[in-house]
Amino acid sequence: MQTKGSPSCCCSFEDYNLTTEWLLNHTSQRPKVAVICGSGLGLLADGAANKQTFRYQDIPNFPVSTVAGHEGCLVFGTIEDTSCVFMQGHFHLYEGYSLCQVTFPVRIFKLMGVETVLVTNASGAICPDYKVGDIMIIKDHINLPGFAGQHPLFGPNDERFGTRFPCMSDAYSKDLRRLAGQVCSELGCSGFLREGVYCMVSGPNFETIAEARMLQVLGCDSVGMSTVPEVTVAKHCGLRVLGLSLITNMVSLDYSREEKVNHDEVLQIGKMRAEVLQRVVTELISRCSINTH
Ligand SMILES: O=P(O)(O)O[C@H]1O[C@H](CO)[C@@H](O)[C@H]1O
Ligand SMILES: Nc1nc2[nH]cnc2c(=O)[nH]1
Repeated sequence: MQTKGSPSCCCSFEDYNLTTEWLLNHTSQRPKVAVICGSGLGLLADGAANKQTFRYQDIPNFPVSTVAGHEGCLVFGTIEDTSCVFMQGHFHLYEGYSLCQVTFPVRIFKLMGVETVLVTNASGAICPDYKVGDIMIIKDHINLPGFAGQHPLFGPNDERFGTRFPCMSDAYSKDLRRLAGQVCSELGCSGFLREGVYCMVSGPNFETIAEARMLQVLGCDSVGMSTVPEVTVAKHCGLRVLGLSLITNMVSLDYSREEKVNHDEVLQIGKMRAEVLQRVVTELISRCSINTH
């Protein structure tokens, strides 16, 4: 595999196969659902039984996590009868990884037989009606780095994964969004449930006020530094996707606002909502293969 920073795909089909074979040889789990845990949300794996954990550094070709709140472990387990895999920590462009490396695990999941990916993240609210602690079902996204040529599908297209020009107008499964709404309301989360548009920026700095205002004009409800590459690659290879974003802070849209966002605050809100999010994710997994397709 090539090193960090490559503008187009730096992983060959053989790289993906080698990692997939290694995992299939080291676990008897055959996951159908993958959960990608965002900043401070690694506890989502706690709802699984029969857990088997691998550190990213021990998995061939796997990138390693370099950001606080990302444990860097791949956890296999079961929820009711569903075999799943949890990524405790995902990868970001701002860490210096290429988007091919950022999305590497998604194609591994595809090759392992996963059908559904549940992506979670922490994001800042652009929509002024939102509140810290809200859970936003991602309805759609804006791929800002993609507009600037930072796209995970840049380079020769590998037809074994998907088509050259994938459709993205239905990236987030309508059925899964409906199910997530139902589950959240059954679990008493309706009061802090939202549905909106997530925008990815490259980071690592948080937004200036002028940038935040621009994102608001563009129709973004929240902003973060992840998720869109994984969702794009998942959709490209035919996986069903659900995205849940935890609103960890209000993005400043006003020069008179004194509060300053920082990563510790982001992680703290993650902890505050971890338990409820874990119940939502566990319930969703136990129902998603039965109720939707
Ligand atoms: O998207 P995740 O990784 O959940 O985390 C978000 O929070 C971090 C900044 O606090 C950034 O990594 C941003 O993307
Ligand atoms: N870009 C960005 N990412 C975040 N992740 C969590 N909060 C924020 C935010 O306000 N901006």
